[in-house]
Amino acid sequence: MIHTRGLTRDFKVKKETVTAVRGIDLDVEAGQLVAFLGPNGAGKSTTLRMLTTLLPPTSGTATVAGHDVAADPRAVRSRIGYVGQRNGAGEDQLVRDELVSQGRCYGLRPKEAGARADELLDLLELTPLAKRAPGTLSGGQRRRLDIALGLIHRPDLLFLDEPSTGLDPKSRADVWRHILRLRETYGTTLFLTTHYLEEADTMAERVVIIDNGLIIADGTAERLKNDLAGDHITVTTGTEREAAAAAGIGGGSAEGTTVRLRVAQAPAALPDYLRALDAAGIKVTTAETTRPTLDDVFLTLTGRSLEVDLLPLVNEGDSHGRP
Ligand SMILES: Nc1ncnc2c1ncn2[C@@H]1O[C@H](COP(=O)(O)OP(=O)(O)OP(=O)(O)O)[C@@H](O)[C@H]1O
Repeated sequence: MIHTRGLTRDFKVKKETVTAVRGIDLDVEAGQLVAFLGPNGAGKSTTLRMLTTLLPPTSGTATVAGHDVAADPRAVRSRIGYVGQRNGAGEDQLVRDELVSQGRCYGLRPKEAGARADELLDLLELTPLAKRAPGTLSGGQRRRLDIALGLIHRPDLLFLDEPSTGLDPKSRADVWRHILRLRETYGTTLFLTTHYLEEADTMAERVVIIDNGLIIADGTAERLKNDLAGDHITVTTGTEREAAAAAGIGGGSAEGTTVRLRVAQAPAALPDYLRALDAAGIKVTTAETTRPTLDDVFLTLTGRSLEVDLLPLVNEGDSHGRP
């Protein structure tokens, strides 16, 4: 559904060239749900803009929904939907009319556009709100309307730019429920960016991490966490000397009286480790196991935390100060 080879985009800033995306090779098969993650300025929006034909690549190729983005952008646009960060609906029309107008823009006949609008209102549980003005909807309801607008022409592939940013936890969960439902109903391929690592972890079947214009990790969240971060055992000991000795036994590191070690399966490895510490006469005061997060994966790969970098820039525009 998405195939890129050496996809690159440069920007000229005064006399300098900023390479926002540096030769990305990416293959997304039909029906996949891919979360595209990266810190601010990593190249997510630039990639998305190239894949959705809003920005021509400087070099490389991208085939999206069977068409080349540079040679046949119109054909790409007819096969994809795009739900941006800003609201897609205007204020002049009621919810259902907004959907019908959007359908007409895509060339649907009036009857067809009406039927499709009703189908989407039903799927996204917006039917009771059909006669409301978009401005009167809650944040979560509005986001669902945006998703409906992106689906009006039955796209094979839907791009969603931070679909849950700015919503309260309940509305976020609700938007996700609908995203998963539309995938189940239509088999739509979904490619989305999110600032919430936990969402990417639990909802997406594939996580692609971009940093500094390059893809640095690509796989299921489970595989990335196992391969690149691993489980951890953390124990605290009575004294710093004991901690240093405990770190030596487990091959970990000690900081003060805290010892941390990376293991393959922490819950299974912990009893053996505790027995070894006991045999060495080391008194353990606390012990816990932790599963890695996607942030740990990013930390392992780059030495930086993604979570700190990924603070949503709500109401502040994006990294280029765009409103
Ligand atoms: N129009 C532009 N002119 C100059 N530089 C740009 C332009 N658009 C993007 N860049 C630069 O390209 C790099 C990647 O930006 P991009 O917006 O793709 O990152 P991002 O991962 O989407 O970040 P964010 O999470 O903050 O939206 C950044 O260094 C950015 O400053």
